[in-house]
Amino acid sequence: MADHWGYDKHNGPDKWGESYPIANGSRQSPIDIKSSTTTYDEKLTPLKLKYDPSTSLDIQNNGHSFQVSFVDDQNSSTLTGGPVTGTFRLKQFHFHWGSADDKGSEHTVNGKCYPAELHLVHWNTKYPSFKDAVDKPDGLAVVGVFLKIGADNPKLQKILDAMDAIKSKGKQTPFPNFDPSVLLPSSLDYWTYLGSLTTPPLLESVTWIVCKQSISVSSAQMKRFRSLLFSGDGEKACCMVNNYRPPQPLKGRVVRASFK
Ligand SMILES: O=C(O)Cc1ccc(OCc2ccccc2)cc1
Ligand SMILES: [Zn+2]
Repeated sequence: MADHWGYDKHNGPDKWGESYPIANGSRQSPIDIKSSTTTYDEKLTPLKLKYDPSTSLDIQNNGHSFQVSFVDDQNSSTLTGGPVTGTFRLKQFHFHWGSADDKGSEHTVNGKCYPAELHLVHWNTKYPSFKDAVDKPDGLAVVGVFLKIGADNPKLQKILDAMDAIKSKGKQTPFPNFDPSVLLPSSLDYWTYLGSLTTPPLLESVTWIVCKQSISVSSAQMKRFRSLLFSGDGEKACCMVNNYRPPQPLKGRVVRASFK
C-alpha cells in the first residue's frame, strides 16, 4: 500500500493485508459476537477498573480517530480482574463510528451494529512500557463499550466541547481531570476473547473485553463526532466517518461470557 493506511476504498480495511499480512492471521479483531455460541465461564471474576482523573493528559486528532491519552508512569489508572492476570495500565481511549446511526461499531452482536464503539486501551505492566507490550500475545487489554442511540449523554459533553480544538489531523489540546469511568455502563458484564489491534499494525496482542450493556449517545451528539476531519489543515477536507474495521473470521476461537 503506497500511501498510509486509512478507511477509504484505496487504503481501507480490504487493502491493509498488502502492508500488514497479519490482517489474515488467526486472532484478528473485531468479530461478530454470536451470543448463542458464547460460553459462560464461572471462573471469570468481575472486571476491576480504577481510574484516577488526574492522569488524563490531552485529546488529539490522530488522523484515524480522536484519542484521550493518560499518564501511565504509575499504577494510578488500572484494569485488574476479569479475564486478565496482573495489572494493566490505561494508556488511551478512542472511538470508532459511522457516517450514519446504523453503523460504526467494530464488534457486532448477532450481526447488529451500533453507531459507535469506545475502546479503553490498557497495557500489561509485566512489560516495561506500552511500546514493549503492544506486540506481546498478553500485552494489551482493551475494554469495548457500545454506544446506542438514545437521549443526549451528558457524560460525553466534555469530549464534545473539545472537538472544535481538534478538528483536523495533528491537532491536540490539554484534557485534564477527565474520569473515563463516567463512560462505563452500569453493568460490567462482558464477553472476552483473544484478538488484535483493529487498526494497523493489527498486532495479535489484545485480550478483548466487550461490555454487554451499552451507553447512550444522541443522534445530535453523533453528528458532532462526524464533524471531525481525517485530513489536516491545508488538505482537502475529508470527514472522519466510518473509521471502523468490519468483523473478522473467528477461526475457531472461543468467546467467553462473564454472565449467564
Ligand atoms: O482499540 C483498538 O482499536 C486496538 C488498538 C489498541 C492500541 C493501539 O495503539 C496504536 C499503536 C500501535 C502500535 C504502536 C503504537 C501505537 C491501536 C489500536
Ligand atoms: Zn479501537
